[in-house]
Amino acid sequence: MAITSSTNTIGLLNLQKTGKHSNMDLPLFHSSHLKVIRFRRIFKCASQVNDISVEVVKREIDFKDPDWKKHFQEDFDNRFRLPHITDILDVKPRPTTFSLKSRGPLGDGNGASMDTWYGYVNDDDRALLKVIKFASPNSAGAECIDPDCSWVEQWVHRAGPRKQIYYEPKEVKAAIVTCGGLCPGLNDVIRQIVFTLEKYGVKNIVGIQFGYRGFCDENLREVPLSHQVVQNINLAGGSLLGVSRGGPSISDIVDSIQAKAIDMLFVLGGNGTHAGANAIHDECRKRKMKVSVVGVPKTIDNDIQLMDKTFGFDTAVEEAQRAINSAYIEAQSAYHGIGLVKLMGRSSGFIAMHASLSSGQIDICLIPEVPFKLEGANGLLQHLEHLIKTKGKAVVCVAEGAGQELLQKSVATDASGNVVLGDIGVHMQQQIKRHFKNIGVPADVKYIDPTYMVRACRANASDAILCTVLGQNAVHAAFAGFSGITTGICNIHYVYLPIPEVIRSPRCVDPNSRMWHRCLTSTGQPDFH
Ligand SMILES: Nc1ncnc2c1ncn2[C@@H]1O[C@H](COP(=O)(O)OP(=O)(O)OP(=O)(O)O)[C@@H](O)[C@H]1O
Ligand SMILES: O=P(O)(O)OC[C@H]1O[C@](O)(CO)[C@@H](O)[C@@H]1O
Ligand SMILES: [Mg+2]
Repeated sequence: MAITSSTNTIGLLNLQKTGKHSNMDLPLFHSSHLKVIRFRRIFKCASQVNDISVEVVKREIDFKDPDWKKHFQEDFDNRFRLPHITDILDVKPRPTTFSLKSRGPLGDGNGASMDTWYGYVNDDDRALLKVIKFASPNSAGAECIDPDCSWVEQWVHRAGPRKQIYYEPKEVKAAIVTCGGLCPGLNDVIRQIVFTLEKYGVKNIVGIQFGYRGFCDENLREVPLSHQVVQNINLAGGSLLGVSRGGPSISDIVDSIQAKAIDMLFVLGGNGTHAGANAIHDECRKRKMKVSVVGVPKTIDNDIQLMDKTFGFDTAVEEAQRAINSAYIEAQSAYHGIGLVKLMGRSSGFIAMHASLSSGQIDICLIPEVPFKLEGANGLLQHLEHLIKTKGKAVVCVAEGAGQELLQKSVATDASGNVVLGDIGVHMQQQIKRHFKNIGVPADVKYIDPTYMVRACRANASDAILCTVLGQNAVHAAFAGFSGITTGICNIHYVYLPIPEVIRSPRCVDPNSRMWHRCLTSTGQPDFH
């Protein structure tokens, strides 16, 4: 399945020169006149992504124009404008029923009035998206718009409760669906969505079972949700509602939304799920349905654009420590021990990089964004030989999407269209064993694959807080009348973003970033090419 949507955009200059995705965001300085190019691109952050593609209108910037910054900002504001149900329907707002000062809905004479509670977010409140002023395009990780790397303010919409809402809570039917793979914190988000909906006064809340599949499978009934049902679900990992990949067509899903009379749909999932959510939003608009579709990004891979992090990532990194520590102990205790750990990360190496950094026990960290070779001079096997000779042991951490070019290319896809990756962990284990055998040096290789253990667990404290805020903000967004948007954290502020902006491509580790450099400093590994 592919989703296509149109937005106005001006690309950023990303001077990343390393890695195989260097053709992603090419420099845009152009002294030619303002010109609009319409193009379609299939994003390839790393080697294996499914077929999410977004059609963007890319405007080249004439930096000789004294007003180029103004034009850039106008375009930026258009891109990040939040779609609203009043774009297509004539709906009048009403005072909110959400207040922390009153026991009941505002205006029922039971508590404070809106005038005395300053807990609302103004629609014109903004958070700053980019906070570093890079002095030069050659600064580590620099993202520049123009050749001088000028700083241009880029503002996005602040998340939170609004004074005016666009739904009558007593009449609302809200639904929650969780799609894709598991992620620590799914239950925390479900729980907070239910709590917050009830705080507004919503009584009719249901869960859709097993992802998008639950919309159209007669055997999968809606699950009634309430404070009582969700009270303790955060104590366990997984999803109360179940997850799945693949599923019905967008039009069938929207038929089902119509038949079930759902007014608000909360969609928890990764980039694929968000592509689906955006397509559902588009279809609802086409049919002039008053439905708010709001996403909450879920992925341990942390591969959603623009956000500081996604929920589940911290927990996955923490959980990965246990596997790394075991690999270290095994390597340390064996004669010429080599511990090898494979972690998730289909397109992005964030889990591997952060787990390596935090453990401090890793000698080699391999991520999809940085190609490596095994054989020959400067190859990884040669470096392992060196580590065994000098330290007597080595610990390697590899992301599942790393080194895919070393494996036989797979044409198989999962139910959602994601390419089924080759097993780089098993391949490396075999190659390392073969190599040491060939050179006549004993090596005791211990391979650990904790893949599902790092994501089937309960959220840690920091993720639990993130889930709480995101779940609450998702409900505030729906009541505020937004649709086709998602919630996130940017520079430690909570924001709403239009879905196409966050799924244009998977977010990747920048091999020119300070974080990757820190990781290299910590492991001490050389380049393997
Ligand atoms: N381009 C798309 N358009 C519409 N729906 C999509 C698209 N890609 C995926 N989906 C649907 O979204 C759901 C989840 O997609 P996917 O399996 O890719 O997981 P994900 O949301 O990316 O999460 P994860 O991080 O676990 O991979 C599936 O039901 C799939 O059919
Ligand atoms: O085995 P499953 O359930 O398809 O999930 C595996 C995928 O889930 C992720 O963690 C998130 O997309 C990927 O890193 C990984 O490829
Ligand atoms: Mg995905």
